[in-house]
Amino acid sequence: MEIIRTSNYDAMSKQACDLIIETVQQLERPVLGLATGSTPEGLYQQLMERHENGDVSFKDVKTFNLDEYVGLASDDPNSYRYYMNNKLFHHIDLSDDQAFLPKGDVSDLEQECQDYEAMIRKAGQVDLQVLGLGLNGHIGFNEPGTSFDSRTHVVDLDESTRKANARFFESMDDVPKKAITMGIETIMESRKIVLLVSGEKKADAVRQLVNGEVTEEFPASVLQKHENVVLIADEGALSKL
Ligand SMILES: N[C@@H]1[C@@H](O)[C@H](O)[C@@H](COP(=O)(O)O)O[C@@H]1O
Repeated sequence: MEIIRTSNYDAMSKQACDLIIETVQQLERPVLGLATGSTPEGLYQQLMERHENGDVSFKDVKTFNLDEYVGLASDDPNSYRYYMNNKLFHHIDLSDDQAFLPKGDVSDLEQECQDYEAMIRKAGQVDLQVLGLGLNGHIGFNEPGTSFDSRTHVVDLDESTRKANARFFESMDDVPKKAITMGIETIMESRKIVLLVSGEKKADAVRQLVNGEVTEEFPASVLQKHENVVLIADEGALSKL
């Protein structure tokens, strides 16, 4: 695992932005895997700015997000579709039919999981996947105990994850209990993975990710087995290595 140490959050976001632009410019039909949460917000801001400056076009890009809450419609301000539209998609030259997220408000969730897998395959797999890191080691919404063989699936969210994400909702009761997420095996099929981590509160998780045992009890540890992972993290996140 390559580790890029940055002085702060903005520098982390800039490094990630440069990597994504490089990928988009190198490939004919780039497929990006994208993440939500607070961590990639700076990256999306930088991508928007670079697009505005004419440095990058997304016209041949396809994107697949990692996950979506079950039960939230795409126009719900807490859905990940809304987040992506608002923070990136609607500010760049990427139309809705180039940008995919699992749909959390369909009646047949199992079918949706299979369809999502099929769409990723049809697009030719993810070239570069952006990941954030949950405090408990989750990637996407793959909570501790998820099989490393998992494909896109419906998950019950950990109480700790619901609490960590409650800041975006009016009350804890409003935080969904389920989500659809790409599985660990799905994520591991990406050709390159860029993991972004910022802040001291993730330092223990980063230590476990880099130096700990590879175990399903800490999902992100599986990344030690991927041949092309770049961890871009700031001083705080790397403070316990
Ligand atoms: N499902 C998302 C993940 O994709 C994200 O990477 C993680 C960390 O979030 P944050 O970046 O806000 O710390 O938790 C969320 O629950």
